[in-house]
Amino acid sequence: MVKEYTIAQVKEHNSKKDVWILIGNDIYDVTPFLNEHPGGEEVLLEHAGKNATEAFEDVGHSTDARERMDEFKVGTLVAAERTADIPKKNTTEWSVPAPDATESSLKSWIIPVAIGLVATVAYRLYFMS
Ligand code: HEM
Repeated sequence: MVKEYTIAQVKEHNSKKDVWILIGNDIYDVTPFLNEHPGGEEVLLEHAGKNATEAFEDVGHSTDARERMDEFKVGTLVAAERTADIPKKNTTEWSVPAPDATESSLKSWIIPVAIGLVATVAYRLYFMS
């Protein structure tokens, strides 16, 4: 079972020897990671006992970094304090509007047929009269 803590409990772990941070609804004890963090210990200390979700996402941490986080996870927030609205990974989603199938297929044959008709009429008018 994952342990559950309140935001107030996370706040208590805010000294240099005991650093908990909140990312999303998950709580991490990054004390053993301070020296190792490629982004430096400062940024982690700045967020000791606090919610670091936005800062963490702003950096655009790699999937490798996200996998490493599991090592440090000590628990999650109690259900009552969880946020549903967790910023997603820093990735941009692209979408192309789906073309309207009926419209485009209609256009694709009407134009050539119209050109053909005009050409036929013109040909008849000029050369067959
Ligand atoms: C358990 C939590 C964390 C883990 C496991 C972690 C891991 C890492 C790793 C592996 C990198 C190297 C680059 C990459 O792979 O993306 C990195 C870079 C960095 N991290 Fe973290 N990090 C954590 C929390 C945080 C937090 C809370 C902040 C900010 C408040 C932060 C700020 C940074 C910065 C500024 C860099 C440097 C980015 C660069 O030089 O391009 N990290 N982190």
